Amino acid sequence: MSAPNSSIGSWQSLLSRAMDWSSASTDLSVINCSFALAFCFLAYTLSSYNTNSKSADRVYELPGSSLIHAWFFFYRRFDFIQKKFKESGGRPFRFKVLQHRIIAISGEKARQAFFSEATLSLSQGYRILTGGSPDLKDLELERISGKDLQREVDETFVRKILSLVRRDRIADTLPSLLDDCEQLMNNWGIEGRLNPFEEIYLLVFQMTVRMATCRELAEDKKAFKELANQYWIIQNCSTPISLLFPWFPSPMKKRKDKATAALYGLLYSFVMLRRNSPRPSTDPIDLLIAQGDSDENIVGTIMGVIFTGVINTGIISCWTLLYLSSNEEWKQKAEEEIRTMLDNHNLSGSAEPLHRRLASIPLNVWEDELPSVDLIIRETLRVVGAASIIRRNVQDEVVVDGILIQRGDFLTYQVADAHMNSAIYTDPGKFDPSRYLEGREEDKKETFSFLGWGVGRHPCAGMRMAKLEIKLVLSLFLLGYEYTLVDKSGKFPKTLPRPDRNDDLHSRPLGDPCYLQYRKRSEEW
Ligand code: HEM
Repeated sequence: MSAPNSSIGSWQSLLSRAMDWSSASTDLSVINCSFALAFCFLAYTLSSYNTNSKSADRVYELPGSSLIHAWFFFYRRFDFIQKKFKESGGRPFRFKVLQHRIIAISGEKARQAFFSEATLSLSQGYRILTGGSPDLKDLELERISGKDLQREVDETFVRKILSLVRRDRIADTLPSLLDDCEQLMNNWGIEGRLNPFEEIYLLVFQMTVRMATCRELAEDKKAFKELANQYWIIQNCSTPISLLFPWFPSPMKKRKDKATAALYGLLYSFVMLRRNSPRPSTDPIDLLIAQGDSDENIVGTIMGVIFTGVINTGIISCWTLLYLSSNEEWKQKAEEEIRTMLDNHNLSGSAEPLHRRLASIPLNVWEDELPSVDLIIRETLRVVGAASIIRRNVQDEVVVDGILIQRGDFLTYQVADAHMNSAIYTDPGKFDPSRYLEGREEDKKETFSFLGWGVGRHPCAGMRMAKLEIKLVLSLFLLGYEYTLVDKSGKFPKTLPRPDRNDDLHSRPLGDPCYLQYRKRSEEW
């Protein structure tokens, strides 16, 4: 996801946190450690220059300090991986991030194995990106217990997510999602300028809270604001230092711990509220209570959905609007398609406001009758999604594309290797949804050429919910407003926005911020 500094990229860090929380191992515990220890650790890592450069296999060993590699891996991962592939002449390469060994791979065969191999763990992989610092001891524990504990945690978490985003649940919640968006959009007034990475995110945040918690929280403006505040503090405190040295008691780390505790406490209070309610509802918290989950696990699952959902769906919603703002042909197609859907299926009277008319359209119509919008979302995912996906070998040695991967090793695959590959996609940097149409079908050229929703063993569990949310935002915005892309001086920008591939969390545009200048349309049509 930051999946793709990109959506998959952001997704990585968020899902990982979700996994931690879902297994009730929140990062609330502050590890007490002295500066002396920090210096010892630093000295150790600085001294660990790679000594294994005479490897017999075809993997290039990166020369240099593991601390420097670690720094660039956390700080500018996209550039680091790209640059090192150039240095290795396109060969897979190996380096260390502190005590962990990471192997970067590329190409179709490697990609196929990476996404299909059962011994490569997704959640163990992502933990390294969020300061979870997985330890070989974790793997030993699993071996001793005789079963694959990590996979059990993963599967339980995915099952819980799937139970929350069931088709019937989404269909029932659809009108409330549109009401939520309408309320927030009313604050925009008749015309103005908005930063999509703030205002559109907020719409997605509100919808995600509705989909993952309960009516009381989704409709409590004060609690919602508090939730959003703490969430952003946690996100903004995830600096390379805090990820590299998660035990280091920096001010950022303390802020993050405080915000995590506050977020946890807030969600916990709503779990209690629902648990003590005499009348169970069909809201997600009640659903999890009915499944017999402990309070801690319920909070963990909710945090998982919020952290996984908001960033990725937010990023893709923003970029879809940005790309359409400079592509009149596809903007028109999307508008016409949504309007036709509205004309054909709107059950409520035409005097109703737009969001009510959209709310009366059945879920299957949203899913099946917007083919151009589907292509637009797919192309946005491809262009924005370029970050590195991580796995860890949690079982015995395994061979991936001819490379021996030891137990405990990490593997990384950069999504750009497929999404920005000119042998697969013509002019890959160009936003062009028609590349998927019959006759071209560029995404079918190689195995797993399109990775936007995950492939192989770990397809995205929240895709249905995410796609619908993006379509709701697009419909409300395209039909409700006229809009143009502007820079801070109010003019159409000289260069079109491009995602910052090293902004793992948000995929914001490179350079100056850009805005959407909007004017509300009359609802007469
Ligand atoms: C536009 C929004 C989203 C995008 C682009 C996206 C993308 C992805 C990708 C690329 C993967 C595979 C990652 C890998 O192979 O390492 C994935 C997996 C996953 N996603 Fe999403 N995702 C989105 C929204 C969501 C939402 C809203 C949820 C939760 C409700 C969610 C839950 C998950 C889970 C649980 C997995 C792991 C599945 C497994 O391990 O089997 N995603 N997603």
